[in-house]
Amino acid sequence: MRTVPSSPGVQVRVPAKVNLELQVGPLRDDGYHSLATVFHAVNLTDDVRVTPATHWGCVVNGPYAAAVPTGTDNLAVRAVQLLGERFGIEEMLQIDIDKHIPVAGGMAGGSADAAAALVAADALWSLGLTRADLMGIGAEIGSDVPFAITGGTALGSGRGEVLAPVLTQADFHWVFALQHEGLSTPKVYAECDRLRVGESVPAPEPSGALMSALRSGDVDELAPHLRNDLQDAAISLMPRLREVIDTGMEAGACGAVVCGSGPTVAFLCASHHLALDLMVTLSAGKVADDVVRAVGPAPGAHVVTDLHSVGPA
Ligand SMILES: C[C@@](CO)(OP(=O)(O)O)[C@H](O)COP(=O)(O)OP(=O)(O)OC[C@H]1O[C@@H](n2ccc(N)nc2=O)[C@H](O)[C@@H]1O
Ligand SMILES: Nc1ncnc2c1ncn2[C@@H]1O[C@H](COP(=O)(O)OP(=O)(O)O)[C@@H](O)[C@H]1O
Repeated sequence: MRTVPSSPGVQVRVPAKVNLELQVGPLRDDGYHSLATVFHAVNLTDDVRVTPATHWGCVVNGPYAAAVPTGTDNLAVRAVQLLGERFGIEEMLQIDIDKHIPVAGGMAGGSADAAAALVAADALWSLGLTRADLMGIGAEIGSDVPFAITGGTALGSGRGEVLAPVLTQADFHWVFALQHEGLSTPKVYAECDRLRVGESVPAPEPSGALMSALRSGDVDELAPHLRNDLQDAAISLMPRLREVIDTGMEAGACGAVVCGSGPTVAFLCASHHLALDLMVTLSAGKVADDVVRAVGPAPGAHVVTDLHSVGPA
């Protein structure tokens, strides 16, 4: 059940993501890795509401609330404070987050909340910014924030913040095997570097075969092209992920890939019914702390109610 309070304000819904492909290139001078990635948004969502207030506040509800900071280290708070500073707005906001995206799970939940907060504050403050403007500000908060604004399926380059849409024909059915314990994104990148030390790392190039599978919408064509260069690093830091992947594949998933920096594992399924069967098998196998189902592609951050504009004529 969604628990965001019904106070005046703007509420935005925002999706989680899985990287269908994550090619990690060399470490750049600025501490980031150059990427070629295919982001895919799924309908596992957080809701973020911003409301005018007399002081800054952040309240997080939902199953993952306990793991989320509520001060200025919350990415949604940082994002709207940055937006306010940029446009000289002094109004303070209450930010209510209904958190359903796993925390530190590789599904970009924090980035999603930052994206949602930017879209909501833009509407509340009637700034009229374009999506490109918001994505530019979002990229200052984190590399994954721009994609949470666009949603759908998109090719990411640079450090992940430069996006181009990718055509997809079908809805894809996913099952996600979640772990209570998270993995830190910088630690997983560092482990990837450690595992590749001494190797020459080529510039990342998106895979034509993956693009063509997405265009065709054929699940069986897509499955063998799921790829994540951070997967070995995530497994190295959390070895039980290997068993999670093996269990899901033996239970009939078409394909499996660790989400971003992990530890969530995404399983691609041939149908809604096979996704339900896989959920049952994974839950019974006790290899994951929780199992959820979702469909992609899903839309990016969008306003779901705008009570700000409702009032006496
Ligand atoms: C791995 C990915 C794949 O989409 O997602 P998550 O698993 O975190 O969701 C992303 O690259 C995470 O993006 P995001 O979580 O926004 O990371 P940022 O805040 O920009 O960066 C956090 C840290 O991750 C490392 N980093 C991030 C992006 C990148 N291209 N190269 C990096 O090396 C750097 O150490 C950086 O200081
Ligand atoms: N709104 C938020 N939701 C989740 N995590 C947040 C948020 N704001 C800040 N964080 C911090 O960001 C870290 C990474 O969170 P998250 O984006 O969920 O993970 P990932 O990068 O693996 O996708 C968390 O451990 C948490 O401390």
